[in-house]
Amino acid sequence: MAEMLTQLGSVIGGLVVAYTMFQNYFPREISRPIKYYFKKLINFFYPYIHITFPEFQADGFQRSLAYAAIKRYLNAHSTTQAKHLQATVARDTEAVVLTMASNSSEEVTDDFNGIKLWWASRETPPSSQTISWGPREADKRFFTLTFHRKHRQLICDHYLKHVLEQGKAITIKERRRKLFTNSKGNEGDYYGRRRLWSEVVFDHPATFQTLAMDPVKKQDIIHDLINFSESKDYYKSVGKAWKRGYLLYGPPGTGKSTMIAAMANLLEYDVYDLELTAVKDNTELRKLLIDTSGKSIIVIEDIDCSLELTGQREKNNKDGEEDKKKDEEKDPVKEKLKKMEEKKTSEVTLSGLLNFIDGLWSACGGERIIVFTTNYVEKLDPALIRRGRMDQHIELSYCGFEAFKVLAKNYLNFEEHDLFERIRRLLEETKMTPADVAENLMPKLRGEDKERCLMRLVKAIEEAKVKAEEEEKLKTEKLEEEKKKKAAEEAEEEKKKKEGKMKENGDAEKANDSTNGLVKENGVAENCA
Ligand SMILES: Nc1ncnc2c1ncn2[C@@H]1O[C@H](COP(=O)(O)OP(=O)(O)OP(=O)(O)O)[C@@H](O)[C@H]1O
Ligand SMILES: [Mg+2]
Repeated sequence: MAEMLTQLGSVIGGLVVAYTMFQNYFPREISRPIKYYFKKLINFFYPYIHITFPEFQADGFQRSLAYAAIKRYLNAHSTTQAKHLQATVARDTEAVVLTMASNSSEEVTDDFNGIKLWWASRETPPSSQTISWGPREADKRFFTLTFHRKHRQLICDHYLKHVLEQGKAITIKERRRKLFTNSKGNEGDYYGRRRLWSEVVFDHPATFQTLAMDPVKKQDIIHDLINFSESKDYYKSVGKAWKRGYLLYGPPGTGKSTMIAAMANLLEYDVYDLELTAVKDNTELRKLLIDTSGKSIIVIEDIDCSLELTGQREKNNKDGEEDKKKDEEKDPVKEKLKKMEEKKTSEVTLSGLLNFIDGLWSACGGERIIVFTTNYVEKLDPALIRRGRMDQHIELSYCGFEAFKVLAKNYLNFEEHDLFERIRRLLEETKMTPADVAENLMPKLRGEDKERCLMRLVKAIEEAKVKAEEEEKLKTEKLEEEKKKKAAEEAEEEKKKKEGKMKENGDAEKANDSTNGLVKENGVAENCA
């Protein structure tokens, strides 16, 4: 062994001496081409291929998506294989991410269809003290992939695609979902670029399980959503953009916003809450659309009060509107809508919005759900909600018995109770929103008796019933009164008309009489003559 080491040492020593002599005694003009061809010769026999994936793209500012995806993909392998690991908390998750440490001469092996590959994480050492606006030299990290050249085709065509897809899927699974919103005065970021969307972590607890509505209808919606999210190839095969529109309509407090949160939680999508009144014009609307990511729900709440989308019809109905005004003043919801309408300054047009949902731009990104909510579906332009734009029209209505059972289970953990039958009958006769039912079921004090909560609900529905009956009675009385008033007015008018006619007739008769008298007088005079 010692002899072998001595021999190896002398061989290496000989090579170093030979290389120094080569450097010193061969002129540069000769040594350069020799080196070049020597490298080529080595490359010719060297059987491996290396691919590098730098952390930053060529511009030096933007992080490479491939690097991020590979990092996530390698996590699983590195935690089991590598001995030097780096722990970081990813920006959009709370989880600790373990990656193999850069420059640790550590390699992680991977297996793809029986082919062995090696991944390593490297770092470029800082070459000199330079001032750079980009990332520091030492921060220039990259991954290298090494594999045998005979597998080149398979690796380039399939393995890399597989790694990127897996990495992206892990990123999506691990990320914290976001709730984005646009606003008028969005300030620029650090580099002065204006950000179209501002975001917060989306943490809404609503799920379809806690959503109170008819169970059959609920299952249909869940199936529809899941089917959509798994139909990428189907949409491609039928030549349709991978998006779906849902119109949620119904009175306030029936769970429209809650359902959007449940949708986002079911599909693990981000939510983009689009405030249309803050969008300057159609161009900005398009920019906002392009700036959304895939796997997202774009929401426009209260679409009927967001824009002058009903302008044409409203103008035609102007006369009828005067009559409605008095009722609206008393209705707080309508007052709210009126105030919102007054604030409208957006130049977004109906055609701009139609293009947003269904135009050429709507196809970029893919896997998007667009949701409109409204309290007044009849106010919307039919073009806006036709199938293809809003594929599913879902009505969320007053609380039925099935919906109540879900709320009773959620809030009180009651599946059965003696009072249920009474509540069923009361709910059939009374209109009460799930929001009101939920509010009554919720214990007001810590540890409040559940029976008491249920009784409170019964009382509330009974009161609502009495109130509704009284209102109905008042309404009928008012209608009767108005009818009577109208009849009296009509009778008065008729009377006036008749009197007018009679007066006219009387005057005419008088005039006739006087002309007849004159004729008579003239006749007498003539006869005398
Ligand atoms: N169907 C429902 N299932 C469970 N909870 C509901 C349901 N509807 C309403 N709620 C409760 O009532 C509250 C208000 O509901 P939500 O905001 O979803 O109503 P909405 O239909 O969006 O009303 P609006 O038209 O005024 O926007 C929610 O916080 C939720 O707790
Ligand atoms: Mg809402």
